[in-house]
Formats: sequence, C-alpha cells, structure tokens
Amino acid sequence: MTPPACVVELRGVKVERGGVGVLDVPSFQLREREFVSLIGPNGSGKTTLLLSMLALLDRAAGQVLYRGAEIGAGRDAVEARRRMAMVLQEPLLFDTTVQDNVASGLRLRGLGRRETRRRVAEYLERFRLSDLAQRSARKLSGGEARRVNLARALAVEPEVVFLDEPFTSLDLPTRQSITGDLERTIRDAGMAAILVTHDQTEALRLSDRILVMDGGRIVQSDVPSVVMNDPVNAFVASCLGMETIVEGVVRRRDGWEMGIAVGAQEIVAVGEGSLGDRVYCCIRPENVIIDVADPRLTSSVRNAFPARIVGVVSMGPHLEVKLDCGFPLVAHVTRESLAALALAEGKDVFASFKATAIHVIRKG
Ligand SMILES: Nc1ncnc2c1ncn2[C@@H]1O[C@H](COP(=O)(O)OP(=O)(O)OP(=O)(O)O)[C@@H](O)[C@H]1O
Repeated sequence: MTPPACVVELRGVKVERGGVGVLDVPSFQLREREFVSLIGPNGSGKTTLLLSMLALLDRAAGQVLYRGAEIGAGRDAVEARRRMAMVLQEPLLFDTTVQDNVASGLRLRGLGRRETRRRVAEYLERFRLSDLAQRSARKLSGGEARRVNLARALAVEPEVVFLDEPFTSLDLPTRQSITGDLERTIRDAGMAAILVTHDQTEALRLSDRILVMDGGRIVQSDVPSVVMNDPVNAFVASCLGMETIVEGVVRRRDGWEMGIAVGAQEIVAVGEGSLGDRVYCCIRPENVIIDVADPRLTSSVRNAFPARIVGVVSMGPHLEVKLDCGFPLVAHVTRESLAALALAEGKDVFASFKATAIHVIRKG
C-alpha cells in the first residue's frame, strides 16, 4: 500500500535565534490526514518547528516544501499558507460577534455570501456555538473563546492545521469536550494536524504519531505505543511518565467493569468504554506486583498473569523489572524484594495489578 501523500516537508531545516541554533531538523514529513502530537519541555523548539512549517521564520539552512514544491517568497508562499491554519494558545478574537469572527477567514478568502453562511452555520454547530452566534466575542468565557478561535481557523477548511497548546488553562471537562469536537472536525474534513501539547493523555487519544523534541531536535518520532513503551532514551521516558501502555479492544462489559482483549490476554478494568472500542490501558509500574506463586490462589486480584522477566534495570533507589505477560509490562521493585524473591532475567513469575489501577483511554 502506498503511504498517503506528503503535505508539508522539511529538508535540512536549521533555525538560529540571536546566533544560536534553536532548530535542526534533517527531515520531517507530515502526511495527508495524519494527526501528529508534538511533546517536549519548554524551549525545546516546538513552536519554532510549527512556524518553520508555515515558512514564517528565516532559516539558516534548508527547505520547506508544500505538496512537493518549495515554499519560497511571494505569491506561492501566500498560496501555500492559505491552505494552512494556525491556532495559538491565546485566542485573538475580533471585537465583533461570534458569527462574524467565524466568517472573517472565509471573507478574506473571497467565498460567496451563500457559501460563507453555510460554512459559518456548520462550524458554529460543530463547536457548539450556534446559540452564541450573535454574542459579542468580548463577552465569552475562556472555553467559549477557544471554541470560537478553533471554529474560525477550521471553517476555512485548511489542508493542515497547526495547534500550539490551544487548551491550556481550561478545566478538564471543558478541555475534553473541546478536544472531542476538534478531533471529529479534523477527521471528518480529512485535514492533517500537528498539536503541541504537554498532556500525554491528549497525545495518546488523538495522535497517529508522536514527535518528541529536545534542544531543537526531533529525538523520537513514532506511533504512540512505541514512543510510550519503547522510549529511545531516558529523556523521552521522563517526558512521558514511563507508564506501560498497551493497546486493546473492549470485548466485555458488566456495569463499570470491562474486559479488554490485549493479544491473547484479557485485562479487567473499570471506566467508560463501549464494546468494540479501541483503548489504551495505562498501568503505572508502582502498581504492578510481582509474585513467585499465583496470587489468584490467595487473593481476589482481577488481573494476574504468568510472566517472564525479560530485563532488570537499576533506577537508583529501586529497580525496573521488564516483564513479558503476552504483552509488555513494567514493574518497580525495591532491592529487598528483588533479593527476597530472587528475581532475575529469564525467571518465570506472576504479575498482578488491580482493575482500578488501570487508566483507560479511548483511542480517538
Ligand atoms: N524571538 C526569539 N528570540 C530569541 N530566541 C528565541 C525567540 N523565540 C524563541 N527563542 C528561543 O528558541 C528556543 C525554542 O523556542 P520555542 O518557543 O520554539 O520552544 P517551545 O518548545 O515552543 O517552548 P514552550 O513549551 O515554552 O512554548 C528557545 O530557546 C527560545 O528561548
């Protein structure tokens, strides 16, 4: 199968600020309909990467291409940028109604009145703003203003949308609701997107691929499960919280409890999720217990699996034990436990964790 076409590409791009290199990306391609999350500490170059993809920054070296053609200066750059939209942390709304704000980009692009009206109505609806259409943009809550900002940017139906932490300082339910509407809109319209986020859950839920940045470089770029479970170095691991993340499908539901098929195994968890949902199960290493005897014989623990130890790594005060239970699992144990249970690579043990210790994230 041929991969989807590349929309924006960076080749050998270097950016300097005040004579100091702040971005060095030998190669990066954003593909059609791809949703990429960008993670990294403050100052690692995330915003610089987004601005570079829009060809808005002077480069010390390299090329930015849009659909295979270099974005230079002049008309072609303007044309390429008309196909892209950027949403910043703070919504900068015009001092007019919500409806006029959403229409502003469409008018700038010379859309006819009837199509503008149709598009505005559609995007107000998509972002749950229809009842606020006539409200002044000055009289909106923080969450409503973010919704207007997104509706305005996406109503022009760009091919690529750059989202620079558009949900910071929103409460969790508002953030989740806006994220859901945003994702639906992006997927329905077939846009490609890059989201800068500090939220691991958000990155997992939304992304086809996660990029991790450090010191102006992309240090890892892969599908979420690989980045989360197999970070290339300790820096990436520390950015991501080092949970075990396994992908599965909800196969059974009984009240709040559900059975999630992970390969040939079933993990029992509590939380929201419907039959057939694809989910990630996130399990913190400190919640995993290792036993030499089957814990189901002596306790009511719901998740217990025969496991083989495939690695033991010293982490300073404790040890990290990597297990293969038919899916990968990581446990933290003290040096005393390691010695008492004689844990070593190759040993067969049992790994267990409580159903309530799993954080379930629905994919998409
Ligand atoms: N206008 C500027 N002048 C000089 N240096 C700058 C300028 N803008 C950014 N930088 C530097 O470039 C580097 C990358 O900044 P950038 O804003 O891309 O990081 P970031 O990962 O987006 O950070 P944050 O998470 O804080 O938004 C930082 O070291 C920053 O200090």
